[in-house]
Amino acid sequence: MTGTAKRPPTTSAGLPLRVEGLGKTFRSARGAAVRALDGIDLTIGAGEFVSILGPSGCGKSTLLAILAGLDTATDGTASVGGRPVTAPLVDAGVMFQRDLLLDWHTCEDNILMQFRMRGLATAPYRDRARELLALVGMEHAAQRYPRELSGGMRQRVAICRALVHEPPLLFLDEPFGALDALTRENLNTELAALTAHSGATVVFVTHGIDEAVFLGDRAVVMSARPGRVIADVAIDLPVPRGPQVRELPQFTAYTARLRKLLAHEVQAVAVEGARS
Ligand SMILES: Nc1ncnc2c1ncn2[C@@H]1O[C@H](COP(=O)(O)OP(=O)(O)OP(=O)(O)O)[C@@H](O)[C@H]1O
Repeated sequence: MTGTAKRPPTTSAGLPLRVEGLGKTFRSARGAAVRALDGIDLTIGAGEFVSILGPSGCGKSTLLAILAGLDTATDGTASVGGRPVTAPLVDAGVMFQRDLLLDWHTCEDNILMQFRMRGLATAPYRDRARELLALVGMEHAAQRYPRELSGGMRQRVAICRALVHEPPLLFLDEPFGALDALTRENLNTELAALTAHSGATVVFVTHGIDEAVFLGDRAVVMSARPGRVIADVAIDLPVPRGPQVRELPQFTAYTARLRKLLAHEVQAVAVEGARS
């Protein structure tokens, strides 16, 4: 079931990820146990792009947080490059639905924050920041402030910030969830090109079936809470992926298959909600 990475040669090596028997139980404010994840087994190869789909509340963000070392598992293990994840992975790139750009810094300085945070001089990386901005059509925005930009433009800057330090791992949690459909498709194309070039291993949480297929080497589908892996689908579509990929019959076949799997789980959430 597991696919192999079909990306072109890369400039830097991604790191493999492995999750075994992973589970997570939260305590609710009232003290009740909330089982968010259960028995997750997942192996992600170096340089693979894996999309994670699942109904709301099934534990996708929790899984991502554990992989990134921002939260801990209740049971099981997560490892990166063969080493257990025990602390936040400082070299990883992360991106969320909220772009978290700092409004009092220019776009270029927001991107260079990756180096400032690590106590490094920013001057040697200015060219790289500008190159990345140019790659996403934002060279004109280097000296502008995030508050002057649209949501799509801000997310383009956030992509540059996530990639500028050439991270071996990229964790993306619904980064385009708040954008209109066309902007989202354009950003998908740009992200596909950037991540193929960077060689990073990518874990991409999304509710968007189309973008999960468009971007992923694999699409992993999770069950309703507690989240388990119910399908792991290799996406065998040509690379590099451009907009024409969406016109292929195989693209439609993958999205239809995933929609069916998800519809079943979303219904399970609705039934559970009606009972409680
Ligand atoms: N800190 C916490 N304390 C208690 N429960 C939590 C906590 N964080 C998450 N949960 C619960 O764990 C479950 C999984 O949450 P999570 O945010 O990982 O789901 P998700 O699949 O990312 O959801 P969505 O798609 O809506 O963003 C949910 O039921 C959520 O309410």
